[in-house]
Parts: sequence; C-alpha cells; structure tokens
Amino acid sequence: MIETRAPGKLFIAGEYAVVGPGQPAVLIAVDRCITVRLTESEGAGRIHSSEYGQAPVIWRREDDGEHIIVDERPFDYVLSAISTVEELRSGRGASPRYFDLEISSELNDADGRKFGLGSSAAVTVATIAALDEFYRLGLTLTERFKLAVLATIAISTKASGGDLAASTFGGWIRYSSPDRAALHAHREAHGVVSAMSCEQWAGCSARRVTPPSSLDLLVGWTGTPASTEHLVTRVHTPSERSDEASSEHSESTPKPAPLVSFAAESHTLVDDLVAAFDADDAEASLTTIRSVRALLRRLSDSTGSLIETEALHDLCEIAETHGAAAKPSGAGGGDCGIALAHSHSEAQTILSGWEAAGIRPLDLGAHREEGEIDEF
Ligand SMILES: Nc1ncnc2c1ncn2[C@@H]1O[C@H](COP(=O)(O)OP(=O)(O)OP(=O)(O)O)[C@@H](O)[C@H]1O
Ligand SMILES: C[C@@](O)(CCOP(=O)(O)O)CC(=O)O
Repeated sequence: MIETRAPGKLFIAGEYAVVGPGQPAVLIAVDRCITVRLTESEGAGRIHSSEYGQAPVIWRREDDGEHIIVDERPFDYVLSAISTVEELRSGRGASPRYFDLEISSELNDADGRKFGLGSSAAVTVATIAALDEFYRLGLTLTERFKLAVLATIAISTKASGGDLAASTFGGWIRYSSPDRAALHAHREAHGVVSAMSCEQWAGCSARRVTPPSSLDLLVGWTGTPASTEHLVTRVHTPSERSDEASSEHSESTPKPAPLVSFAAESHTLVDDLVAAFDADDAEASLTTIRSVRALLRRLSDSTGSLIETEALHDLCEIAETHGAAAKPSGAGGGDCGIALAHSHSEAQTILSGWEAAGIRPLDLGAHREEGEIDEF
C-alpha cells in the first residue's frame, strides 16, 4: 500500500489579488492533512471518502485503456488529479493499472463541516503524490505542483493555485500565480506533457519566507463554511454585481466607488510583509497585517461582498484589543481568521476571548517544509 499526506493551508496576505496572473500572496501550510491510501486493484478502481457518502466512487477506463470514466458522478478534484497524472503516465509510455483510493481528512470538524483549510487543494496534491509513487514517475515537487494546478484549473480557472503551492511545498511561502486560463487552453490544445513546461508558467513563483520568531500564529474558526468559488465570482465580476448592489443600496445611498487600485495595493502590502519577515521585524509585520485587513474591507465595501462577517470582525477586534494583528484568511465570508500575536501570554488571552465569543481556536502550526522549490 502507498500512503501520502498533504497539508491544508491558510492565506496570510494577498487573497483575491492573487487570482490575477503574476500577483503575489503569502500562505502557510498547516499541520493538518488529507491522507490518501492507494492499493492496486483489477478491472475497476474504487475511491472511498466520507465526501462521497457510504458508497465508493467507481472508475474504469474507456476501451482505449486510457481515459477515465465514472458513472453518475460530477468530475471532481480527485478524478481530475487522476486523469491529469494518467495523461502524463501515458505520455511517458508507462502501462495503465487500476487502483483503489481511500481518502481521509483532518480538514473538517467532527460533523463534516469544512474549516476552510484548503481541502480541495490537499486532496489534489495527496492524490498526485500517491500516483507519482504508484507509477514510479519520479516527479519533483515543482512538477507535482504543476500537475496539481493543471488538474485544478480543469475544474475552475479562477483558482489561483496558492493553496496547491502551500500544500505541495509546505512551510511558509510567497506565491505568485500563472495565467491559468492560458495554461488550461494550452493543455486543451497540446496535452499535459507539453503544458508541464510551456511558457504560460511565466509569472508563477514560490519561495520560502520565515515570519519573525517572536510572533505566534493564532487561528480561529467561525463555524460557518463559506463558498470560495461564489465569493471570488462576486468580487471579480463587478458588472454582475451592480444589479445585486442596487438592491442592497437604497436610491439615496451612493454606490461605493470601485476599488481600482486593489491589485497594486495588495502587491505592495505582500512585498512589505515579506520584507518585514526577512528583517525579522515583528512590529512591521503586524502593521502590514492590519493594512491588509483594511484593504480587504475596502474591497468588500466596493463590491458589496461580505468578506469580514460579524464573527470574523469579532475575531479581529478581540485580537486587536490584546495587541495582536488579525484578519480574515482567504475568501472570508466565514471559515477562518488569523492573528499574529507577540507572546505566549498574549496568545492565551486572545484564545480565551475567542472561545467566549463563540469562535473556535484551531490548534495549528506550520507543516514542515517538504524540500527544494525548483525554478518554474
Ligand atoms: N476528503 C475528501 N475526499 C474527496 N474530495 C474532497 C475531500 N475533501 C475535499 N474534497 C473536494 O474538495 C471540495 C471542497 O473544496 P472547497 O474549495 O469548497 O473547500 P476547501 O478547499 O476546504 O476550502 P477553502 O477553499 O475555503 O479553503 C469538495 O467538494 C471535494 O470535491
Ligand atoms: C480568494 C482567493 O484568493 C483565496 C481563497 O481562499 P480560501 O480558499 O477561502 O481560503 C481565491 C484563490 O486564491 O484561489
């Protein structure tokens, strides 16, 4: 049996802007994982996961022995990851085989509600790692990351891939995204093998960063799962938004002005944060996190999308009261918020305050760094 694990992630800065090609973000891989266990099978493959309910998803190959088919199941991240690696395997001339997957997750609570820690990315990355081992492809971390991006954008080209980079490389990273629409078009036209090394990866990068050693990362879960896809669509399609906005703003209330400088401001703040990390400057890091929160609030106001919900607002204000800096993580609208706090004692007070306000502290640290990040 082959067993692989891939961690979840949190956005520290740069969310939403990173959806634009070449735009940067800072993320952390967290020490909670999705585990994939792979065993060889015959005639068909079965995928067991609580995500699919009691019965496994059963997959087969088309008559050509290559293409994957499933009955009555929408094409999802796991199936996309399998199809993408299978295309590479075929391109390298290796023979197809059947296998079963058993998937388990630490990225949901006991009731199965997602924490918003990037389960779609972790399941994609762990599936690709399992197949890499199974077919002995000998992929580098960067090649696995690229496959994960190609698999994910076959489902949605909106996804920045920041979660996939954190899940593949581990630790803390500064990430910038490729042009996924162009990448996906390249794959459609030329196949996966060509897409692994095409020029459409320009603008994509990942490098390790280290936060000041005197800061603790605190994570609070609001208990409300949010739809990233839905929020990103709202925020990035202002024309669709204007109708909805008019129903939320009365005739007499002026509509908020669009935030044209959002991407540039976010880019500057990510650069500031990375510079503060590199200089081991805790105060500058906290100041920048506060500015990122303020920028996300302006984005929220200008699009009418609720990023900082009441629970996330409480989470941030409680942390601020005790001298920490805090913000929603990722798309917001629920899921998690993060705080960077000075010391252990300050952290304990914040965690107690969160609990009293109904916010569940998640006991998370950074997942280990997985190895070298090659050039793209
Ligand atoms: N254990 C799992 N087994 C199989 N597929 C999974 C599993 N966990 C997540 N997925 C896939 O990921 C999808 C959830 O992705 P979604 O983006 O909604 O959540 P997330 O990645 O955890 O959260 P966020 O995007 O807020 O970080 C599921 O619909 C499913 O397709
Ligand atoms: C809004 C966005 O920048 C971050 C989404 O973060 P999360 O999946 O809600 O943690 C989208 C993306 O990067 O794909």
